[in-house]
Amino acid sequence: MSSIAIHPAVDSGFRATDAAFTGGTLVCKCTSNPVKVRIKGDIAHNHACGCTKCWKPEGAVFSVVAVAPTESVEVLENGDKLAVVDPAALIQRHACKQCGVHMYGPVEREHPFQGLSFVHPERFQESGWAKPTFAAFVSSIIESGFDPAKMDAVRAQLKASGLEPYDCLSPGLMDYIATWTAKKSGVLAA
Ligand SMILES: N[C@@H](CCC(=O)N[C@@H](CSCO)C(=O)NCC(=O)O)C(=O)O
Ligand SMILES: [Zn+2]
Ligand SMILES: [Zn+2]
Repeated sequence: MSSIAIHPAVDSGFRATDAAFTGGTLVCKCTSNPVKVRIKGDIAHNHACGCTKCWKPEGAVFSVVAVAPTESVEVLENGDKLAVVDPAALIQRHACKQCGVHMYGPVEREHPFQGLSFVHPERFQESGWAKPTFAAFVSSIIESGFDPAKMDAVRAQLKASGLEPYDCLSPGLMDYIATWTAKKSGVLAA
């Protein structure tokens, strides 16, 4: 029995991953004139994120967030309701001004994630998207007011749900970022 509301998609057990999933349409929470964003293709690096910046559903301590190539992202309907949450941030999170859901967040500046957009797959109207495989920025939930004394319990629950907890990104992604940085500085051959 889960005692901490990690995220509905995690706490209720993952929906089966469909290897044939080829994208779908993200829909915000508005009951009228919802924002619709098409993702043409599968998502990658799906993870739970504890940072303060990612959109979380009501009551959840973590977000569930993945990436897709920005060239695969197309705003279909009601794009006039979108606004960038923090123009200074690396991830340009485009949120619905009415319901608050972050619909897509492209990384446009020079960075290892340039060309990728962060999306919340739970907003797909379709099922079958790849399940989250790790938990990132776990310690950051404290910055949103989570009780620091319960961090052992959070990490234990994440592990029990199959999500290895990390306080930054996964080792694979951190290595990827560091490799990009080393090649850019010339320390490693490009
Ligand atoms: N402690 C901070 C961390 C915020 C943070 O660095 N978030 C990460 C992960 S977001 C999805 O994985 C990040 O890359 N942010 C870049 C950005 O937000 O533009 C906090 O909790 O606020
Ligand atoms: Zn909305
Ligand atoms: Zn985040």
